[in-house]
Amino acid sequence: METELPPRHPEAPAPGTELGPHYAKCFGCGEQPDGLHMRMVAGDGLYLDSTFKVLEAHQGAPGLAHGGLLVCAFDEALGTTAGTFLRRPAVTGKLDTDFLRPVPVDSVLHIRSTLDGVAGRKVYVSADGRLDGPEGPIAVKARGLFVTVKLEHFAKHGRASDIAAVTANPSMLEVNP
Ligand SMILES: CCCCCCCCCCCCCCCC(=O)SCCNC(=O)CCNC(=O)[C@H](O)C(C)(C)COP(=O)(O)OP(=O)(O)OC[C@H]1O[C@@H](n2cnc3c(N)ncnc32)[C@H](O)[C@@H]1OP(=O)(O)O
Repeated sequence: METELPPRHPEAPAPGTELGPHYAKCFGCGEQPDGLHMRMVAGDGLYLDSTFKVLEAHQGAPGLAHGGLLVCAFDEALGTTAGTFLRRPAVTGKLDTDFLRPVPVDSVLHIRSTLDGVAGRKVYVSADGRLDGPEGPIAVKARGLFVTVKLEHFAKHGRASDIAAVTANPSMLEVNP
């Protein structure tokens, strides 16, 4: 199947809009105490600009970010990129990451994530993470394949108590404006 560049969904947030968390309990963008607390702003094309400040709890080696948590930040940025510009939820199928430089605690990773194309339900996305500024050196690069799913995917597979909680309080699922 051929890959196409989709149009920006007409209901995608306007360029410059800061996105709210897609789920209050999300480790990447929600309110988890040791979560990544990522902030994301819609770009004027098919891209998002995100920031992730590396905190004490995110260490893998002394003073350095854990690689798995860096992958988490990219998973979040790439999944949100797919979901925001297509206005459909998409889950990670595959995620490739290149670690080019160590990322110290207290640094801020600036991630630009771009929707590169779609082929049926497959969504191709990629991102660069730069250290301490949008023009800083690239520390991490990632490419992902996400697969769009219906909302039933979450209802079918999610833990029943959490599904019940969001059903009772849909504002927990404040999907990006
Ligand atoms: C309402 C509006 C909202 C708007 C705003 C939303 C914002 C929303 C933000 C969310 C932000 C989340 C950020 C964190 C994102 C996670 O962390 S998601 C959690 C981690 N991922 C998962 O749990 C996924 C687990 N895997 C699965 O559930 C299933 O394997 C999948 C991925 C749904 C695919 O299963 P399926 O539906 O049966 O589809 P299937 O036919 O197998 O695959 C479809 C196509 O994808 C391909 N594919 C699937 N997996 C792979 C793979 N690993 N490698 C290569 N190709 C693959 C297949 O080959 C197939 O290709 P074609 O045949 O069409 O060419």
